[in-house]
Amino acid sequence: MLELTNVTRQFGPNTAVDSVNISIPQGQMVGVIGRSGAGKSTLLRMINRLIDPSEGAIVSGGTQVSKISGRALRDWQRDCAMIFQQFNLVPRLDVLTNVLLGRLNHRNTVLNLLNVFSREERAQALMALERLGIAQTALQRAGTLSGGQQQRVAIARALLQSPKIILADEPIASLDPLNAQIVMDSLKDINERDGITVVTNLHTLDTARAYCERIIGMYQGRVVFDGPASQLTNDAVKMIYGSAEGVEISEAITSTSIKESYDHAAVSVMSHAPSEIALPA
Ligand SMILES: Nc1ncnc2c1ncn2[C@@H]1O[C@H](COP(=O)(O)OP(=O)(O)OP(=O)(O)O)[C@@H](O)[C@H]1O
Repeated sequence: MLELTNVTRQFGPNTAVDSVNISIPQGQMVGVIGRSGAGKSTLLRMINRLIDPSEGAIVSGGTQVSKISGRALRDWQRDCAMIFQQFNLVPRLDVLTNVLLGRLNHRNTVLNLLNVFSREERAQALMALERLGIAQTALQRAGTLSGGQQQRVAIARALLQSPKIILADEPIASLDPLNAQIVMDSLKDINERDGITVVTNLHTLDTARAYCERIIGMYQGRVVFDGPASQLTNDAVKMIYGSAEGVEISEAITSTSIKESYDHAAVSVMSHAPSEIALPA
C-alpha cells in the first residue's frame, strides 16, 4: 500500500500539488488525468522522490519514503520505476545495454564501474525485450529506434529494476495511436500478470477509461475526482477540466483512437485543449 497524506508541493508562491490524500493498494492500475499544469507530473515525481514534497507524508509498507535518504532512497527509487514521455534512453548505447541499466541499483559499485553484467542479467534483459516484442532490436543503437520501440525499451528497462510500482509520466504523449496502444497494452499486461502497481499520467480521457481501474482527476493541484471510470460522469469531467473557469466543453471528438474496450462512446480530453473536450453520449 502506498499512502499519501496531505502531500503538498510549492514552487515559490505557486502550489503545484495541494494537500493530496490518496491510498493506492499494491497491484492497482491508476490513471491520473487533468489539464496541463494541474500537478500530475509533480505528484508522480514526488512519489519516487525526484521532487521532495514541501509538506505531508508519503508512506509505503510502513516506511516514510518522504523522509529517507542515501541507500534507502536509492532502494526506493529502484522499487519505483519511472517511465517518461521522452523515453530517457541513452541513444548511443545499444538496446540491450539500455535495458541492463535497469539493474544498476541492484549491484555493487565495482561491478557497475566495470560495466559487467552477468549471463543471467543479459538473459533477463533479452526476455524483457522478447516480452515487449522487440528482441530483434537488442543490438541496435537505441537512438535509431522509432518512438514506440524506444518506449518499449524503457518499459523493459523498468522491468529489469524488478519494481513494485511503475510511475509513467505521459508515456504515450509522443506516440501515434497504434504505438500508444501497444505501450498501454504492455503496461496493462505487466500490471495484471506481475501485480506491479501502475500509476500513469494520461492526457486523453479515453485511454484512462479503457485501461485504468481507478482514475484520479486533478484540478489546480487538488484531487477533485477519485474513483472507477464508471463514476466519471460529465459533471466530474467538467470539474477536472475546469468548466468552473467558464470554459466551454464541446462534443467534438478528439480521440486518440485507442481501442475502446469500455462501453462508452469515444471520449477524449486533451489536457492542452480544454475547449475541445468531448463528453460521453
Ligand atoms: N520545477 C518547477 N519550478 C517551478 N514551477 C514548476 C516546476 N515544476 C512544475 N511547476 C509548476 O507546477 C504546476 C504543476 O506542473 P506539473 O508539471 O506538475 O503539471 P501537469 O499536470 O503535469 O502538466 P502537464 O500535463 O503540462 O505536464 C505548474 O504551474 C508548473 O508551472
